[in-house]
Amino acid sequence: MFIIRQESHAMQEAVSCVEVAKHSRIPIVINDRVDIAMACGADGVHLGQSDLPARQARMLLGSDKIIGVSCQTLEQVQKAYEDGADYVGSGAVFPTTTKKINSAIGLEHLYALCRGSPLPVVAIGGINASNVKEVLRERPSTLHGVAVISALFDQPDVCKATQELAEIISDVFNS
Ligand SMILES: Cc1ncc(COP(=O)(O)OP(=O)(O)O)c(N)n1
Ligand SMILES: Cc1nc(C(=O)O)sc1CCOP(=O)(O)O
Repeated sequence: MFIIRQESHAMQEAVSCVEVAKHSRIPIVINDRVDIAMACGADGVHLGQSDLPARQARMLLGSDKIIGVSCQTLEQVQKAYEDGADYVGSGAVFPTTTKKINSAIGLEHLYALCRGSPLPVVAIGGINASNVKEVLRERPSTLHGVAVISALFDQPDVCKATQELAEIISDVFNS
């Protein structure tokens, strides 16, 4: 799944991504903006704690669209579940320079969230090819995957970095 985070030219970017993705089976989710997700026919939306609540997003988007919510506590996870979210994004697991964060939650906190979560959890923040095995070392059944930015887009060859990371992850899930 791709999450489109572009703030400027958001609509233009989103329409192009949705168009390209029609020819693949990769869902396109828009960060924060339910209006843009609806207007461009994206597969869903990812919402932070200060964005539109998932309950309202669900009413607007209907039952078929994907809704993810960023959560750092079990209370937030429970609310996201009750509001009709499909998954939660939890982080930042490790320090990251991609986004300003207060502090990293660390692996033990991530696993505790996963253990208490009725929803699939996607770990985010500071995850890359050298630490992804460590993130997936314990695999509570709700830990469904990782989300990355710099691990791919700060690399000289994005395709190669994507293939390498995907290989490491599928090795872990198939082991
Ligand atoms: C999988 C996943 N998790 C967390 C985020 C961050 O979204 P958000 O909390 O909305 O933070 P900002 O978008 O305001 O930086 C995400 N996009 N995806
Ligand atoms: C977009 C985002 N959200 C986070 C959160 O904690 O909710 S951390 C983060 C940045 C992820 O980038 P990288 O893979 O380069 O660390």
